[in-house]
Amino acid sequence: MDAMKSKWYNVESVPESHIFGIENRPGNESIPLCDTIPIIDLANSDTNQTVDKIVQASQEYGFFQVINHGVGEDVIGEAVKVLEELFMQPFEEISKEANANGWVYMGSTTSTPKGAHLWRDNLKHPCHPLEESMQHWPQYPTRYREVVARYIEGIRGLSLRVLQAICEGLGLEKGYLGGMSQVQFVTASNYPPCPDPSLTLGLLGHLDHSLITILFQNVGGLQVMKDGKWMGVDVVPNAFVVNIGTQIQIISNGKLTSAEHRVVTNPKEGRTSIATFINPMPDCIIEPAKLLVNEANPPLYPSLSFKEFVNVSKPFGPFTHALQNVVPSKIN
Ligand SMILES: O=C(O)CCC(=O)C(=O)O
Ligand SMILES: [Fe+2]
Repeated sequence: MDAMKSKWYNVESVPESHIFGIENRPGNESIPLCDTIPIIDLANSDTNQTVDKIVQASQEYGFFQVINHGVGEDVIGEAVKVLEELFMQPFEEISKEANANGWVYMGSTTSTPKGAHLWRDNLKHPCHPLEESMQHWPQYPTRYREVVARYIEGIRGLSLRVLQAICEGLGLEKGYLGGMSQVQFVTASNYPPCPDPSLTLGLLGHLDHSLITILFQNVGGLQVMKDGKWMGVDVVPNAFVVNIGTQIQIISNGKLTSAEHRVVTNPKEGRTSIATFINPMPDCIIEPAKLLVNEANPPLYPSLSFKEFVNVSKPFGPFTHALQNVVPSKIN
C-alpha cells in the first residue's frame, strides 16, 4: 500500500470515531460566506484610516483580513508546498521525527474533549526566537526549515505592525503589545477532503488564547461566530486572516472581541492552513491596561499571568469557551 492509500482519511464514509454529537456537528445547514469581514490594505498600516479600520473590525468581528502585508506570494506558496509534502508522509514517519525533535504532531487519531476525532492532521512548534527554535523543527522535507523560517520572518514583521496599529487605536503607548509578544507558535494543519462534512469537523469551535493569531488558508472552511450565527470566512488569495485572541480582549477591557471560530471540511478539496499564534511569556501579567480603566470603566477581567490563565482554562479543555468560565463578568 502506498503512503496515500494507508492514510486514515482514504475512506468512503466517515468512520464512527469522527462523527461528532448532534450539538457540535455542522449538519446540512448552509452557512453563508460573510462578505462584510473587512479586507484591510496594509500598504500604509500607520495611517489613521487603517488604524480605525483595524479597531472597528476587531470590535465588531474579532476578525479581519489583510492584503499588501509585505509577505511575498512566493514565500507563502513555498511554505504551503513544503507542509503539504510533510503531511504526505506516513503517520509513523512524521510521529517518529516529531518525537525525536520535540515538536508536536497530532494525527487525526488524537481525541478531543468532545469525544470525536478531528478531521485533520496537525503539527505545532515554537517559532520565536527564530534561530533558536529552528533547531527543533522538522528536517524532512529537507527545505522545511529554510522555507518556513522565511515565512515566519514575514509573519513576525506583520504581527508587530498589526499590534502597533492596535496600540495606536486603543490609545496605548507605542510598543505596549509588541513588547509582550515574546512567544510565537506555528501550527499547520492538513484537512483532507471528507466524504460527509455534515457529520464531522476539522476543528471544534474555540477561542484562541493568544494576543493575535495570523492565519493563512488556501481553501475555505474557516467559520466565525457572529451574533450567534456561523459565517464563512472567504478565501482571499495571498491574504492573511487576523483574529483577536482572548489576551487582547482582556487587555482592551472588552473593547476588542475574541470571536469563536471553527473549521468545517469539504468533500472535494484538501485544505492547508498555517496559524501563527502571537503569545505573551508564561509569567506575563495580563490585565486590562491601566490607561483604559477608570471609575466609569472598571476592569471587566481579573489580573492573571498568562500561565495561570491557561491553567484555569484547562479543565474546560482547549476547545471550549474557557474564557467564559474564568471571568466573572461576561465576555462578549
Ligand atoms: O485551520 C484553520 O483555519 C484555523 C486554525 C485555528 O483556528 C487554530 O489553530 O486555532
Ligand atoms: Fe483558532
